[in-house]
Amino acid sequence: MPTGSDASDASHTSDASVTSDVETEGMRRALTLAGTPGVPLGPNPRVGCVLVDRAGAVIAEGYHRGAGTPHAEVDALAAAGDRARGATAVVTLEPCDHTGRTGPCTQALTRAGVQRVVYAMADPNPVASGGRTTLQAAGIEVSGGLLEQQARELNAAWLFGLTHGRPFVTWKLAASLDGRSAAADGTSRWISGAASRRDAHRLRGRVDTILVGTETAVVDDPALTVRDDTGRPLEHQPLRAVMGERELPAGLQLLQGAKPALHLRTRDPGRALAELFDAGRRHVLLEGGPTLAAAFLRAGLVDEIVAYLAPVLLGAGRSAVADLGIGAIGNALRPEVLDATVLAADPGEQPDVRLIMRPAQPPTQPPTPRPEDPWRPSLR
Ligand SMILES: NC(=O)C1=CN([C@@H]2O[C@H](COP(=O)(O)OP(=O)(O)OC[C@H]3O[C@@H](n4cnc5c(N)ncnc54)[C@H](OP(=O)(O)O)[C@@H]3O)[C@@H](O)[C@H]2O)C=CC1
Ligand SMILES: Nc1c(N[C@@H]2O[C@H](COP(=O)(O)O)[C@@H](O)[C@H]2O)[nH]c(=O)[nH]c1=O
Repeated sequence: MPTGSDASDASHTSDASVTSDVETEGMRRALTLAGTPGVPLGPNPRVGCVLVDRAGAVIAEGYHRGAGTPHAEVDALAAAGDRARGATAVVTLEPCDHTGRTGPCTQALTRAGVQRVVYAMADPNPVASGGRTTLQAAGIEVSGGLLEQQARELNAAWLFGLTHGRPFVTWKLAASLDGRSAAADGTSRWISGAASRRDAHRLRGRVDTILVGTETAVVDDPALTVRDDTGRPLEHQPLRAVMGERELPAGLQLLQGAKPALHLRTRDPGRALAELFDAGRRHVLLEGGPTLAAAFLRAGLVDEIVAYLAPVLLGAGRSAVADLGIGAIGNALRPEVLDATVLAADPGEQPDVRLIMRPAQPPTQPPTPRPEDPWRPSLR
């Protein structure tokens, strides 16, 4: 049966038009599996897989749990055992065709007797691509492009890394109404309200690295952990990183615990990102301070800005961003606003405004639609 209208984002690939409602449902489930919370982010894409039998019943499910663990297809095949024979594998990424830490998924699918493979997005990674051709050569029916856009959004940071060879950078800041990030004495906790800070923790939960400058590390002594709404740290934590050349005092919170922060002893944003990329990092949350943020902006290495603007006046203190070398209003940076939300305030507090922005694109490029999920990095 042809797909229903809400699979329309697959319509641009001709072979997706023959997928069934069962497969579309299976793909939705595979996308959910791929996005299972707690899967450590890093150098690998998020992938989910659902095996369905000829009658349309789900046989088994699987998903990838990060570098070094079985791929989603292999995970699902292991759960299915012999029942995989004759099945359709619905998978969010074109099955890989290379021997990495695990064998090629194309071989695993062929060996298991899978008859049909439906995938969402082609694998753009030159090392792993070619799965479609290999599967077809083995006599397996293959269809690609089903719910492709959702799969791309799920792996936006990974895709960005493949194209740009560096992690995606989100700069997050909390600023007062008069554009300040700290009071005159350097104190800054808190400018934004409790609702904004909970929101910021959800943002932290979507990245694989949180980065601050050495001055913030010393002045604030931050924890830089992802905490739930009750303040409890989550099980899986992003890497914490501090950037700057000075020695850090040993007593800092960031240097305690089983996984102390990585100290990037450089002032060069490009070099810091290269080191993080080599370490498998794909999405960096730059949490300031104003000096480090300015360095990244000047280097053109900020891809997204999340600003919490609070109805607070300081009148003095650190500007939200240090000098950008802009001398005249005509040269101002004017990021494009993707989302503006008034965050409902907790009792006794005033609401903040959250702006999600990205640096302006050259006028020749068409605007990218606003992402359904505001925390997914938008592809450029
Ligand atoms: N409201 C908010 O959202 C936030 C507020 N804050 C507040 O900001 C203040 C600290 O901010 P700020 O003083 O700007 O410090 P930063 O945290 O930006 O750290 C600045 C230091 O980083 C190092 N560094 C690394 N790369 C560069 C570079 N390319 N250029 C210059 N320096 C670099 C330098 O130290 P080194 O000598 O080690 O190389 C520099 O002194 C605090 O008061 C803090 O409370 C901080 C974060 C967020
Ligand atoms: N002042 C300020 C923020 N500051 C950022 O949060 C860090 C503290 O993190 P943690 O110790 O984990 O709670 C601090 O070092 C700085 O990077 N964040 C906000 O959402 N709102 C605020 O008003």
